[in-house]
Amino acid sequence: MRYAYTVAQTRALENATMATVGEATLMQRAAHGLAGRAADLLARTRGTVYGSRVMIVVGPGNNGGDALYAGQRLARRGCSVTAVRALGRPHPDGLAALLAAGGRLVDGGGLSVDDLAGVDLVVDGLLGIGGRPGLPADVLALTAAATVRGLPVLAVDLPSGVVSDTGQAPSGSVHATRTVTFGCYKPGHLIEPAASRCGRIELVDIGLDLGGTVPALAAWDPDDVATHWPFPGPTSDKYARGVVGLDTGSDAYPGAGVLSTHGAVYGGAGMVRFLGAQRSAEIIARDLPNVVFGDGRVQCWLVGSGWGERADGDRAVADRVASGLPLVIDADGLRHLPDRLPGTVLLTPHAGELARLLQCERGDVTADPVAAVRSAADRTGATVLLKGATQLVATAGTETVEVAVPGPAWTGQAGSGDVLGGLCAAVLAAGVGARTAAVLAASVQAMTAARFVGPLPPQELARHCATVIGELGRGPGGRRGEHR
Ligand SMILES: NC(=O)C1=CN([C@@H]2O[C@H](COP(=O)(O)OP(=O)(O)OC[C@H]3O[C@@H](n4cnc5c(N)ncnc54)[C@H](O)[C@@H]3O)[C@@H](O)[C@H]2O)[C@@H](O)CC1
Ligand SMILES: Nc1ncnc2c1ncn2[C@@H]1O[C@H](COP(=O)(O)OP(=O)(O)O)[C@@H](O)[C@H]1O
Ligand SMILES: [K+]
Repeated sequence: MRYAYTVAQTRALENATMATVGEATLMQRAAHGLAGRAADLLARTRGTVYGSRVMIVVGPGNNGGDALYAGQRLARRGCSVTAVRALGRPHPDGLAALLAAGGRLVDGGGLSVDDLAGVDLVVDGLLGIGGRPGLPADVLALTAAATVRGLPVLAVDLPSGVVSDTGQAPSGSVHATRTVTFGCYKPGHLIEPAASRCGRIELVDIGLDLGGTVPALAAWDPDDVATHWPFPGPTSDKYARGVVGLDTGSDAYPGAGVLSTHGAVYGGAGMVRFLGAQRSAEIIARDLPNVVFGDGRVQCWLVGSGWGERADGDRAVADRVASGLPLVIDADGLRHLPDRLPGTVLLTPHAGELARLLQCERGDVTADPVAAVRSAADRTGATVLLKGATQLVATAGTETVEVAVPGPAWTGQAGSGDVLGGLCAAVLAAGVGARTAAVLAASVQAMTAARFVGPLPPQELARHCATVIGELGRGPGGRRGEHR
């Protein structure tokens, strides 16, 4: 699990540490870690650190200060270090240290891309957590040219231009090969589109005490998924694995009923009971003979996928809420929400559906998805899974938002959401709480798309989910996860 902290939290944590060790010490720790990672990168790409040419692009704040002090260390190790003044006045003490170690300073204004010739590494020390969107055009041209030439670009703390708290990456943000961050991860490291601008991220310990601060985000990795997945134990029967009841699909959209059923079956439900559209039922009866039809025991409901317009939608949702069972409300079911829901109910909107729920524009959701998903959870009382390139889960009254394991964009296709609804229901039916179930299901779908890369239709990816879950169960985390 990786935890991320907002700019305000990071500054408070840094201030608390600086109160005991002093500001200069913190920056020296950051610079030490940064220089070490830069040297590793040079050793790997060039074979040697000594004699390397390093260009450091610096801005006016402490981010540039980190970069300049790291430059001082690299210069002492025999690198030829040039600092480019790209924005404002560089950190005075950091610059003095670099110059004293034999580095030089040039003005960014007069530079052209030809000045990148012979450079082995570009260090982006323009802006860190104090950055605002909008880099000058000449700075953008220089860093973009470095990326185009295939030069390694090492971002200090964050690729400049990205928004630390929201994960936005305005066009022209730096595209780093690697990012070295200090003390803690920031949301921008974990949320798309900024996350993809970071390259590999390395965390340098600068002695922050994270203990008393509730993180803004908790990002899961595959081992966490293996640890929490509800694998059946030796004596599990179908009811221990759980019965999923589905009211999904419509005569207009029968496929959604079929796909959500695939999600529940291949997500590991002990029994799947389909009570949705007749046209869906006919296909399911042919393709999935293990599915049952007609009333009977249910341990978790999934409603809404592929409903389209449904005159009795309010009643259909209200009845399932009244059952008190775990419940997933997807897609068109989200048009029929009561004012208040319990946290055991899981809503699975994409950005457009969440915008409708919050009565705002889709752009408002994508501009700050963490705030949007939190707000939806607080307003409805339910647990909310926001789908998209980054899948976020929020529960009312809980500050930390969970981030599912990411996967490739191949998942972004019609029908994937229906499968995901079924996966969520399968995990809920096994007795896992809504928040954890949502992260597990979203992660497994993404991990499956990563393991079977390509334009596979959602029903095929659903089948492969079973393979990925099986593989998770064989790993060390999986054995720990055996639950009954
Ligand atoms: N505070 C600390 O104790 C530590 C800070 N560290 C480093 O310091 C960074 C934060 O330092 P700062 O708070 O100085 O912030 P930054 O270094 O990110 O830069 C802030 C400065 O840039 C200007 N600026 C922001 N966006 C701009 C834009 N688009 N165009 C032009 N100018 C812009 C601001 O007006 C301000 O002067 C971290 O990201 C990290 O790299 C590390 O040294 C660790 C310790
Ligand atoms: N860029 C992306 N990268 C990875 N996964 C994505 C991306 N875009 C969408 N997804 C995932 O694809 C699925 C699409 O769901 P949804 O939009 O509800 O589709 P539908 O309703 O047509 O089934 C969700 O699981 C979502 O998280
Ligand atoms: K930076």
